[in-house]
Amino acid sequence: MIEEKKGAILILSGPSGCGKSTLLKEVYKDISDYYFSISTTTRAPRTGEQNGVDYFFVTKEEFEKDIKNDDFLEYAKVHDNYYGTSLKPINKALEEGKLVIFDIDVQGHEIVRNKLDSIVTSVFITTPSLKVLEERLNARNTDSSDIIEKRIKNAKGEVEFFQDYDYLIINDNLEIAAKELVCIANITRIKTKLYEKDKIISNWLN
Ligand SMILES: Nc1ncnc2c1ncn2[C@@H]1O[C@H](COP(=O)(O)OP(=O)(O)OP(=O)(O)O)[C@@H](O)[C@H]1O
Ligand SMILES: Nc1nc2c(ncn2[C@@H]2O[C@H](COP(=O)(O)O)[C@@H](O)[C@H]2O)c(=O)[nH]1
Repeated sequence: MIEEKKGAILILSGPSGCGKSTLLKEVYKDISDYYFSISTTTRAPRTGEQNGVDYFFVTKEEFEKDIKNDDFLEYAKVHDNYYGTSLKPINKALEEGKLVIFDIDVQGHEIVRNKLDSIVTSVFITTPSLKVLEERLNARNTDSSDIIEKRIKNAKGEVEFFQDYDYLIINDNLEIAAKELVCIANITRIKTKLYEKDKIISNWLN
């Protein structure tokens, strides 16, 4: 178990195309003092994606070297590519008291929840239906039909994991879903007061 930190963790998971990145962009307008965990991946960048902003894009060899060096807090194979979270920046952000936001899959959620001793809140995001998910993936127009097919197939398995999460957001109306996520982010931050419970009790008694 890694030592307890002052910050808190907010994990977002959900099938590809449910709107995690879109929702986060909305939420960032209304929260502060957060740190988004930029993952490392062997997936090829989509048009418009920037190295070091959306992901750190690396080769399979580079990723495997990071695994050997024990650099990852967690990593997983998702839709045939490797994705991983580097531990160092997460520890730094937690020490600084930040709300650390992860966009990771259901395997990563399980690991982070059990490995870090910080306050963790998890949110599963989905669409109102599989049909809507398929429409969004097609409309996004960033992936080939083979890749979309694979992601739809995997979504059917991923959705069953929503019960392992603290909250479920059905991203139908973007504005409503973003408001729900802002509430959850705020509650997660408020929970960090619990780190100080000994200090609070002793101040209260004196
Ligand atoms: N509430 C919404 N209503 C309609 N369209 C939406 C909504 N939320 C997101 N979208 C659209 O759905 C598509 C997928 O969204 P986004 O890329 O944010 O999904 P994602 O969950 O981050 O996907 P991935 O895991 O593949 O990165 C985008 O084209 C986005 O504009
Ligand atoms: N376990 C991890 N999963 C991750 C990480 N970074 C992203 N992801 C998840 O992968 C899929 C696909 O993402 P995409 O950008 O290719 O559409 C999605 O579910 C992400 O949440 C990670 O570091 N670890």
